[in-house]
Amino acid sequence: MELKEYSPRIRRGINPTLGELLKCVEDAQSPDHDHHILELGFPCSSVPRSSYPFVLSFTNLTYSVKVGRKVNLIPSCFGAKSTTAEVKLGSSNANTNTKVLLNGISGEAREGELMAVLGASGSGKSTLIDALADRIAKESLKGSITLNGEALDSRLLKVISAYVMQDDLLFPMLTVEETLMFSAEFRLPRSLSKSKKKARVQALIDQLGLRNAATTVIGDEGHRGVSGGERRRVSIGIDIIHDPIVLFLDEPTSGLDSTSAFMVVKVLQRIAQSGSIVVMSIHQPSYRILSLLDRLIFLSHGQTVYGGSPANLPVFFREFGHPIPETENRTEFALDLIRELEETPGGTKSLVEFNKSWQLNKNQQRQNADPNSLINSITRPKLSLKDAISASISRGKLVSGAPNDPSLSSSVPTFANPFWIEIAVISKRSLTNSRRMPELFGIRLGAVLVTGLILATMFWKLDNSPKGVQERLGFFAFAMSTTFYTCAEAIPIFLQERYIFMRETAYNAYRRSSYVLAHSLISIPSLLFLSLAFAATTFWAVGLAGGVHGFLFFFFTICSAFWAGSSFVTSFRAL
Ligand SMILES: Nc1ncnc2c1ncn2[C@@H]1O[C@H](COP(=O)(O)OP(=O)(O)OP(=O)(O)O)[C@@H](O)[C@H]1O
Repeated sequence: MELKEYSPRIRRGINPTLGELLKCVEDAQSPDHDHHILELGFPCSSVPRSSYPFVLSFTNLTYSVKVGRKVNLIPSCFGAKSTTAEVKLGSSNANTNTKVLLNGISGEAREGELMAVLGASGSGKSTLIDALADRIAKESLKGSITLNGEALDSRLLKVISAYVMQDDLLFPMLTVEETLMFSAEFRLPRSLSKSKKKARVQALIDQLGLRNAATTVIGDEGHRGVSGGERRRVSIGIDIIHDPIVLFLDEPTSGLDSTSAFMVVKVLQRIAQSGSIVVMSIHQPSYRILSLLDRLIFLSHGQTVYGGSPANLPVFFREFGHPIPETENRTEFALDLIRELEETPGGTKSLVEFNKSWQLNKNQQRQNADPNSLINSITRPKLSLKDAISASISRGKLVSGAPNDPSLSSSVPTFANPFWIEIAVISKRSLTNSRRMPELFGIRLGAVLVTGLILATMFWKLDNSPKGVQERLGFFAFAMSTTFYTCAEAIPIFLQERYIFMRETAYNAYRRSSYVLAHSLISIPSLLFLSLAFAATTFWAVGLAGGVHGFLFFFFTICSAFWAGSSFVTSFRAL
């Protein structure tokens, strides 16, 4: 397929933008063939697959946080001990200590490979994943993170990557297929037709091995639904609907039995092999899972104690003087040894030092064995990150927004769809979910009707005397606060939806005031109905419904009370 058919810029020989490329991908992807090679007609099209694989490198990552010093009520002369876990790094502020969460971590993750971060609880696995995914404050993170040797712009990373959280925040009454379809409508650009979105969802269902569960509801405590492993794969599916180039996952196998965990990692391997970099943290992988991993980083108190392939683990520990017994699981042995060393007075310092010298040695050996590799890496023409991304898109990756600016990073849109499309998709999903849980809605409706009637009995048959007018004002104040507290009952659901929403609109979306407002809107359909039901009941019972003005006044009072309440809660939580 000729790209020039689509873009006048390309016809003029100008490098295509991400948007133009995406348009080509969109037009070229047939519903039944989601990933195929396009003839782009510009230099990067001649790049064979994996000739220039993506390489995510991180060097000397150091991250520390300031923690308040504990107020010690017992003076040291009475035997009070200072805390040893917190490392004091000469902080200028006498009231704060600095806790080092990552200490000089370096490594490399490659396209087509699965990289796993291992370590005991609290060793810094999630912190490392967060640092790589640009989810922690840049000012406090030292070191460099590059993709194909180029520093990564935050916005670009957001578009080409995905982050899968540990918790599955899904709507219980939607089926697997519907959940992924809503994600497609939300995350894929409007310019992509519905049939292509459906095709992407179907391809994803197959990729995730969810064909048999496609029409099953997600479920929750009260409704039977998909299994834990399937649930986790749906969570992954939501985040990879746009087929990201880099995928970060925080403990994707936690809480799963070994078979489900293996299936999840197998799916991740498939995703990596489709041309993505996959970086995840994992607790004690089984022997079978270990066989799927390509690179490991073991952490202990934020420091690297091993970095390399699983195959090199036995040699590493043998040379360190602690050979792994044949019958033992390698990672279990390594993690147990690290824990034992952590409990010794010297800690894991010896292992950290040994790892550093071992890595140097390995690099030296590699260079001696193949001196040409260094020369090749210097003399071989390198593909810029922009071209590498373009080539990846041409292979069908990254179904995302369509910008128009020539410069790639500045043209990357933060959000695939405009604000109002997102609101429409989320409201539709929210209503579908509520419709399938009528009992819950019925109970809440009953509760507001009864509350309305009880309130009305206190203001029964008001007259038109000054006292009656005063009582009416009291009634409105009372009704407003009752409405607010009735709405407060829905706050847990409201907040949960907000977290799902946050994830879907990328990590920092909640900082945008419009999104705070937008979220207030999302919960409105059901709550507004409840408020109106409450208003109608009290009106009818009190006998105030005499005039249209009275009704409108009451209606707007109720709406603004609800609006103020929900916006306040959202804004407060977003701080
Ligand atoms: N903002 C913070 N302030 C102080 N300490 C923090 C902060 N964030 C994380 N920590 C600490 O940093 C350490 C590493 O946390 P992290 O969540 O990365 O560990 P982890 O290896 O992922 O643990 P787990 O496997 O239990 O999830 C922990 O001791 C944690 O308490």
